[in-house]
Amino acid sequence: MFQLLVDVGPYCLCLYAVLGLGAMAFVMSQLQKMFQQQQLNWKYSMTDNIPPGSLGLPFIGETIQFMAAINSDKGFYDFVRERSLRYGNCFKTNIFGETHLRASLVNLFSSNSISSLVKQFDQLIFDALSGWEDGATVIVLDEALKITFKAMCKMLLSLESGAELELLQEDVGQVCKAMLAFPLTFPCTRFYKGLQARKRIMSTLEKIISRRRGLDSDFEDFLQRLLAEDDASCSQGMHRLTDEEIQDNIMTMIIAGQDTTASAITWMVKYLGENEEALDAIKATKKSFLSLDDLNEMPYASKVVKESLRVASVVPWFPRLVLEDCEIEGYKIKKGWNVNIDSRAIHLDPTVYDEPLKFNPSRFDDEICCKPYSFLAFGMGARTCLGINMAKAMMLVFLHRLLTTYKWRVIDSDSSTEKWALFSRLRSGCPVQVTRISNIE
Ligand code: HEM
Repeated sequence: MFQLLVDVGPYCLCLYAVLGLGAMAFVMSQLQKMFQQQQLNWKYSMTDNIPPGSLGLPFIGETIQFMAAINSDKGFYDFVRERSLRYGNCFKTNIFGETHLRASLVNLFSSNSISSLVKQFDQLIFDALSGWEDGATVIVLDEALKITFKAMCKMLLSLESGAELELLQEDVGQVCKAMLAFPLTFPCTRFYKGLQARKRIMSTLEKIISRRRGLDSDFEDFLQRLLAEDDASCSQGMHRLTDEEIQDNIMTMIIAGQDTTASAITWMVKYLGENEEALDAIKATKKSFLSLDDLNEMPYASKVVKESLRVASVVPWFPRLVLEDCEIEGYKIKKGWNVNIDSRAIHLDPTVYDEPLKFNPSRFDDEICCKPYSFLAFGMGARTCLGINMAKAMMLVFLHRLLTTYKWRVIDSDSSTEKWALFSRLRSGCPVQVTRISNIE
C-alpha cells in the first residue's frame, strides 16, 4: 500500500479521493433507499394477514440465501422450493434486483410470418445437424444455443454469419449472466460486464438501424417491418419509437427467444432419450422440407413439446409488480411489492397433474385434461409470451429433423441445473452420442 502511495503522485491521490468519495456517496444513497424500503416492509409485516415468510436481515433481506441458491448445484429455484415447503404456496421474501421483459411487437407475430419462419428454421436446423459426425458426442445445449441464436438474428435482423453475429452472441451471453447478478457497477463484476456487453450490443444495433433508415431496403425481417410501421405511425402523427427503443426491443427479443428455446430443446432431447415408450410413439417420416402445415399434422410430437415444457418449466417463475393493495388467497398484498408466480410448483403439483414427475405426453390426449391456468410454460394473461408459436415451431422442427436423421443415447443422466442461469438450463448441456440413421438401415 505504501509503495502505491509513493508511486501514484499527488494528482492521482486526489483522483482516488474523489472516486472514493463518489463511491461512498453512491453506497450511502443506496443504503438509505434500502433502509426506507425495509422500514416499509417491516411496517406491513406487523399488520395481519400478510403472507408468511421472512424478510431476512436488515437492508439485504434474504439476498444472501438467494445468491447461495443461485451458486449451488440445485440452482436458484431451490430458494423457492425451500420456502414453499416451510410456508406454503404463498410466501413473502425480500430480495433486491428485478427482472423485466417488455412487449411492443405483438402484430409482428402473425401466422404468415411463422409460416415463412418455419422454412428458415428448417434450413438452419438441417444444416446444423448435417454437420454432426456419425458416432460423435454432441452437447445438445451448445448446438441448440447456436441454432436458436442464428434463427433469432436471421428473423430479426437478417444477420446470418460474420464477426458481428459472433460478437453479438458472446455479448448476449454476458447480458443473460448479469441478469441474476448483484447490481454492483464496479469493473470485473458480472453485473458491470453485462452492462458493458449491453452497450456493445446497442451500438451494433444502432449501426444496423442507421444503415437501414431512409433506405428503400428489400429486407424482409422484423427490424424492417418495425421501421416501416414506425414511419407509418409518424406520418399519421402518432408516437414514433426512438432508435434506442427499437434497439432495446430487438435485444429483448433475442434474449427472450434464444436461451429459452435452446433450453427447452435440450430438456426435450433428454426426456425423450430417457423415455423409450414416448420415443416409440412418435411417427416421423423423412421430408425434404417442412412447412407450417406439416407441423400442424404432428399431434403426438406437439404433445412431446408441451410435456417437455411442463416438466422442465424453463421460466420457473415470473414477476409482477403490485399496482394496488389487493388480496391473494386471503393474504393482504401491498402496492409496490413484487409478486412472483411459481409456474414450476403448479406444473409439478400432484393435485393438478397425475404423477407430475413422469414424462407422459399422452396426458394431453384429452384437450380438457387440466384445470384452467395449469399450463404456464409461456405465462398467461396480458404478458403471455409473444414468441409462443415461434418457439413451438422451432422445437417441432428440431425434433423432426433429429428423429429422422439420428438415433441418440443420452450419456450423462445428471439433471442438475446450471448456476447463474436466468432460465432453467441443464448443467451437463445434455451430451448425447448420435448415430446416423442411414448408417443403421
Ligand atoms: C420455449 C421457449 C420459450 C419459453 C418457455 C418462453 C416463456 C415465456 C414466458 C413464461 C413469458 C412471460 C413472462 C412474464 O409473464 O413475465 C415470456 C414472455 C415473452 N417472450 Fe417468451 N418464451 C419462449 C420463447 C420465446 C421466443 C422464441 C420469443 C421471441 C421471438 C419470445 C419472446 C417473448 C417476449 C417478447 C415476451 C414478453 C411479453 C410481454 O412482456 O408482453 N419468447 N416468454
